[in-house]
Amino acid sequence: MPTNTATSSVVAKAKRLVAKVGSTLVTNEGKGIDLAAVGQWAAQIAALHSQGRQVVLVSSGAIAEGMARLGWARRPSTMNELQAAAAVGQMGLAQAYEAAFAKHDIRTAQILLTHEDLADRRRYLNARSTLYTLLALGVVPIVNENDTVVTDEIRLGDNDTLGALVTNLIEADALIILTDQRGLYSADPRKHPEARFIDVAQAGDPALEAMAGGAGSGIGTGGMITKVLAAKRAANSGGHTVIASGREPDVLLRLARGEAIGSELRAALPVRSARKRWLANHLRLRGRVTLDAGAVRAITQGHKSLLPIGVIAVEGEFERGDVVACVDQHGVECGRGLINYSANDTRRILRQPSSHITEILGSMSDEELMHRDNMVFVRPAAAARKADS
Ligand SMILES: Nc1ncnc2c1ncn2[C@@H]1O[C@H](COP(=O)(O)OP(=O)(O)O)[C@@H](O)[C@H]1O
Ligand SMILES: N[C@@H](CCC(=O)OP(=O)(O)O)C(=O)O
Repeated sequence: MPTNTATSSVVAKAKRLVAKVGSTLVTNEGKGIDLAAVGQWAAQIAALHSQGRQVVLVSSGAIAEGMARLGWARRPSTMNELQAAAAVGQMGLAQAYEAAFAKHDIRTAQILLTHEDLADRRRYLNARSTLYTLLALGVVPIVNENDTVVTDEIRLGDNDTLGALVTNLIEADALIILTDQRGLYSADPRKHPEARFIDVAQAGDPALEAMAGGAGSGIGTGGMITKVLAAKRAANSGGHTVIASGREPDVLLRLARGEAIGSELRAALPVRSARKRWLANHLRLRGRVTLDAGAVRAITQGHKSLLPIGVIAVEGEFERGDVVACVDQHGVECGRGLINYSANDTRRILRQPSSHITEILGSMSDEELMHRDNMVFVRPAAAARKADS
């Protein structure tokens, strides 16, 4: 069995793991589900289970497998055809994983998620409890995006992002992204064979995004950039990411033994509470409020609640409880949070002291527009600098 001498504790110490396998690997570059590979991942995950670790598998490949089953040589361009292919292919994925894990006496569960499931706090909490329950039962959840119900505007589109969101959701210690390359290189190795291999880096380092700029294999959708961004997102909950080759024999087991394989993108950020992480991870916001310079300073430097008096403009249509961005007068986001008033009511009370809310609206639910406990502050230094200028 291959080994190398370099060691790493990132996966070795992990009790809860998310492993993500891309379309290229799962479907053997689009030829159809690679049953041998699926069998090897199942055997490795079974071994990790026996070590007392919990594993969630995020698997792509529904569209590629659907295309293979339908005899389509070219990826369709319409959303309906992609959704039809995903619906056909997801059956193949479910069958393959169920059969492979059954050989190790392990049950699997299919979890199909959409962005909306993770954006709505109640649905997010439901998804989290279901996953925790499955893990406690010793089941391996197999996650994919619910491609058949999502539209272009709201689909995540790549499962690297989904893998990171699941890592945050269940507070996994590590996210292992298996792909068709050894890991991250300083440039796309398909076009630049001289590119340098990156063995360790800090998740969120902007230099990595420049390295990973190119598109993917043509079968997968994300390429390397979505993997690098996924590592940055996973780091929000303290999750370390390893990007490694899924063709490396026993890759999951060797990582768990402490072998340094692939590119390790380490989390270094201070870990936020689960609620604040959920806010920070929101991909699409319902609207935004523009703050005057004093309000920007109050929220970014003083970490104060946002009061209506500091708001000078409102964009979008939102309801009480929606997640809304706070921007400065240059349009730079300086925070976001759960808003206590609808867009219409916010328009009526902006620039007003909170003591006038009852008179204007007929009643007052809260004196703050956003409470500091329900806010996260984005790029405080940059936002505050601009507010001062
Ligand atoms: N800096 C880079 N390092 C490694 N691979 C890169 C880089 N930039 C782009 N790529 C491309 O990203 C591809 C992997 O992404 P993708 O095809 O979406 O895989 P998956 O289906 O596993 O998600 C690689 O085959 C490679 O061509
Ligand atoms: N949900 C899609 C996955 C999208 C996709 O191609 O992702 P990836 O291969 O991880 O870049 C599917 O199952 O086909």
